[in-house]
Formats: sequence, C-alpha cells, structure tokens
Amino acid sequence: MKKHIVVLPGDGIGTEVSEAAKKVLEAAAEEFDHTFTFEEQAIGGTAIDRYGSPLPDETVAACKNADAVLLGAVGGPKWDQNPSHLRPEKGLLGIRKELNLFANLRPVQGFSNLLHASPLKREVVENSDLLIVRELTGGLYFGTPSERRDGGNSVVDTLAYSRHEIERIVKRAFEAASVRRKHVTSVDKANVLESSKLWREIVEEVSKDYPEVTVEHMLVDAAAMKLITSPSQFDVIVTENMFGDILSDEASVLTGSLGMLPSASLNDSGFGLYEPVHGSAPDIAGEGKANPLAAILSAAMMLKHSFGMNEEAQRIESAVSEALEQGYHTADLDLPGGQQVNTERMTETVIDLLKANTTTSSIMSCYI
Ligand SMILES: NC(=O)C1=CN([C@@H]2O[C@H](COP(=O)(O)OP(=O)(O)OC[C@H]3O[C@@H](n4cnc5c(N)ncnc54)[C@H](O)[C@@H]3O)[C@@H](O)[C@H]2O)C=CC1
Ligand SMILES: CC(C)CC(=O)C(=O)O
Ligand SMILES: [Mg+2]
Repeated sequence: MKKHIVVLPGDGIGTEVSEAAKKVLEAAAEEFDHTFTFEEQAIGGTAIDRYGSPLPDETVAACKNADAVLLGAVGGPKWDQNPSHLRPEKGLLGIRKELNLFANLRPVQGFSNLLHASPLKREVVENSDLLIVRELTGGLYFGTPSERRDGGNSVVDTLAYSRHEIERIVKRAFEAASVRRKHVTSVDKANVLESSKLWREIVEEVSKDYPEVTVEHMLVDAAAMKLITSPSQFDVIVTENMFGDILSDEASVLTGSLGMLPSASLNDSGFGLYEPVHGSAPDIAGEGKANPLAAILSAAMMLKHSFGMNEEAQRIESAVSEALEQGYHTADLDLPGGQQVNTERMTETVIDLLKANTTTSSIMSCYI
C-alpha cells in the first residue's frame, strides 16, 4: 500500500520523538512491503521563527493532502512568554480545528513490566486499561470571547458547546465502549456548569442507542481522585476538552511516565493526526533523554486507525512491549535493574525487535 504521511516535528523533544516514530514507520513499511512517503512541515515555535506564523498555510494544505499526519509537540519558553495571539499552541489548536479532529482517543494501559515503574501501588495499577475520549475542537479552549478586558484587569474565557458537538463525541465513546468492556464514564462538572448539564442530558439520550453499554456520570474532581485510586473501574471516559487534557496527563502516572501515552485525533471520515500526549519537554530537549515510545505507539495507532494495518500496528506494539520486557527504558522510567538508554538506542531496539519478530499479539487491548 502507498501512503503519504505529513510529519510536523514542532519544537523541543517533538523533533526527537517524531523522528523516532518516523524511523519505526519506515521499518514497518519495509517489513510489510508498503511504500510510505514522508513530507516535513513546520508548526509551533519553529514555524514562528521561520515563517512568522505558528501554523503556515502551506502546513495546513499539506496536511489536507496527506493520508495521515504525525506530530511531535509544540511550544517552549522562547515562545510561551510572548502573550500575543501567535502563541505556538494556536498552531496546534489551529490544525486540530482546520482538520475537524474532534475525537481525541488517549488509551492508557500499563505494560506488565512497567507496573512497578508507577509511583502508585502495584495492586492499584494492575488491571488498569482505559480509554479517554476527549472532545478536541470545542469547549473551553475554543470558546469566544477569550480576552483581557478593562485594560488587562479582568479576563474572560468561554466554555461553549453545541448539541451536535457533544453528540458526536459521546457517540464515539459509546462505540468504543461497545467493543471494549462496555462501560462509559461521562466526566463533567454538572453541579456547577450549564454546559455539563447539557452534556449529561445528551449522554443519557445517546446511551439509549447502546443498551449493552452501562453508563455513569462522574464529577471531574472525584474522577481525578478515582483515576489514581481505583483506575480499574474505568473502561471508556468521555469528557470535555480541558477536563480530558488534564485527566490524561494524570492518567499517565498509571503507565509510569507521560512519555508512554499515545493519541489519535480523528475527524468524521477516519482521517487522523497522531501525536504523543506529552508536550515539548524543554527541560530535557536536545539531550537524547526523551522517551520515544508515546510517539512510536501513536504511529501504531495511525497504522490501525487511518490505514487499517492492524497486523503492522500490532508488530510495533509487540516490539515496544518486548523492548520493555528486556529491560530497555529511557530515564523517565524508573526500572531498577533494567538498561537505561537514550532516545536513539530505544528506537533502534524497537526497530530491531520489530524486524526480528514475525509473530504478533495484540498488546494494547485498549485500542479500538
Ligand atoms: N501536544 C503538544 O504539543 C503539547 C505542548 N505542550 C507545550 O509543551 C511545553 C512544555 O510543557 P510542560 O508543561 O513542561 O509539559 P511536557 O509534557 O512537555 O513535560 C512535562 C514533564 O514530563 C516530561 N516529559 C514529557 N514527555 C516526555 C518524554 N517523552 N520523555 C521523557 N520525559 C517526558 C518533561 O521532561 C517534563 O518534566 C509548553 O510550551 C506547553 O505549552 C504541552 C502539552 C502538549
Ligand atoms: C495546547 C494544549 C491544549 C495541548 C495539550 O496539552 C494537549 O493537547 O494535551
Ligand atoms: Mg495536555
């Protein structure tokens, strides 16, 4: 199969982990006789420096012509301090909106030999396997007005949703749950927010079409607590943009590191942008310390979701699992007795195992 992939490395460790994921995709293409072509485009702070915009028109056009997009991460102190509308996050939010990527799937599953890499107790972490379905193109990050007022002395942000926007993400969550453990937890703040009240009503309505799926509503503050005290009670979590952003970073603690969580951002027709959940990590950028596995697992999600290449995706997941099983890990993972390696070596290990193993098993059961 021939596929054209646009790569948006972005800033900081985004460049390092996207390069790692690209190399793994190249290895998978070679193994399975596919032709993947790659086109690099600018986004984020790097794009501001080069082109004066965090999201150049050329980048948007290239993404629209691609079969899928692989993104590293954007941002860093150099650009974050600039309070103008050219904040690099606009680039990221902009591409999500431009491509209508409303459904952000963030699977959270601990690899067995990472159970003790989490600071949480083993009995809490084991058997946790959940999928956060985060609404990605509405809610608090996109509402207008969002501005300073009174000469900078007051401020407003807006949390707005239409029925349509809520319905389509809630349906995605129920569809995911119906092929998983058939339970949806809808997370909101309905004791305070009007938007959450409508969200709850719609969840109740949509749930009628999925009688095999059980549904519960949970307030976001309690959900934040339960996520790290009894994570195994969750199957699919569906929630508003900012709630999902925060809860997914929290959930990464279950896996031992933020550097382990992949994501897929999908539109209605299956087109997707794939990126690790983490940011550009300026504190370790350029040092070869970045964990490439979140980006590599995001590439596996691309193969599965955008290209229907399930076996290829599973070969990548198996190689990741085996690399960890053999004790290889980057510095972010606390694995006593294992072998600590840099980004490049971790990537090479995954590629070697991908090529060596011709059998596959589905490791990431939480993927849909
Ligand atoms: N999707 C994106 O492009 C995102 C961008 N950002 C941006 O990234 C910049 C830094 O934000 P932070 O709040 O520091 O969040 P961050 O996710 O970049 O880093 C948080 C912590 O996790 C560590 N970390 C993250 N990914 C890692 C990896 N793959 N391997 C090893 N350690 C890893 C970092 O070293 C840091 O200590 C900001 O400009 C922020 O706006 C933040 C989140 C997502
Ligand atoms: C610009 C932010 C919303 C990026 C982020 O933290 C995320 O998508 O997880
Ligand atoms: Mg985030």
